[in-house]
Amino acid sequence: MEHILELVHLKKYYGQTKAVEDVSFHVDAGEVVAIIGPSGAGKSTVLRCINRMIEPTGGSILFDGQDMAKLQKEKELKTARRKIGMIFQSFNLVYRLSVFQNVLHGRLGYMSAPNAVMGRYSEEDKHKAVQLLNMIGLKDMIYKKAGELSGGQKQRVGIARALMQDPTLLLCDEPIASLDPSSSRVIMNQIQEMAKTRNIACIVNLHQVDVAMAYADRIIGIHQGRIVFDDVPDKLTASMIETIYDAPIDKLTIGLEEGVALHA
Ligand SMILES: Nc1ncnc2c1ncn2[C@@H]1O[C@H](COP(=O)(O)OP(=O)(O)OP(=O)(O)O)[C@@H](O)[C@H]1O
Repeated sequence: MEHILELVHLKKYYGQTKAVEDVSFHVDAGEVVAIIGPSGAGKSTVLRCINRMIEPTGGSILFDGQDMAKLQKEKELKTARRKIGMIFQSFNLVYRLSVFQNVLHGRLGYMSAPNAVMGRYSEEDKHKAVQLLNMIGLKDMIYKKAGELSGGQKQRVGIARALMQDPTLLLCDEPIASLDPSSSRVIMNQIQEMAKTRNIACIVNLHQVDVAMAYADRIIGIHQGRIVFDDVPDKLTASMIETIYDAPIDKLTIGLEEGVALHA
């Protein structure tokens, strides 16, 4: 089976700083892959190189039959990015606009420049936005300003906006870092369900090892820009966690809850 995404020897240097060094992995349809690692390990850089929010220094990003790293023209990049949804830690909504308008923004990549500027969405898009808001339980808030929502609700709008793109790949950059444990579970459940029911490949950067173990099909551990672990959650041992985080396990805060179950 062809992978939805395949990174081959991805590199990103900032001057002398080797943020990402020789990262290769793949993600399949319907698979949830969590990337874990300490602060500064390179998780965000890997994720943002995939859709070229950050320009990679080297390597290939094979997605949808082409190498994203090689796309030069803005139009080609825009077309490729349509199928890549993104969910951010800080939600990245337009707070003065309604929930509905924020969700509709997911269609901008499919629209002509004049229609996008004028906000001329098709009836089909509007219908789809309502359906998605219904699905994520926010239909009653459709005309509320996005800035008036709770953190968990904002992130649900972020998910609906990403789904408006009909993505085959979803990049989630620390989607629960600003949320309490209960909202975090709601969001991770939705991401997992979306991957499974819509067959979307999801990459999720996480700080919480217990969340990665609970929700991911596969975990990738990054240390100083290099992959040191890529396997199923059951294979993630306590000693491997110490390697990834370069610290003794009792000194690490690695979960939403106390008493995280780890494999010795
Ligand atoms: N714009 C930049 N200019 C210079 N160095 C950068 C830049 N962005 C990131 N870096 C460096 O690249 C490395 C990887 O950063 P990155 O943000 O990808 O890590 P991370 O694992 O996502 O960290 P966190 O969990 O804190 O978000 C770090 O050493 C960081 O200081």
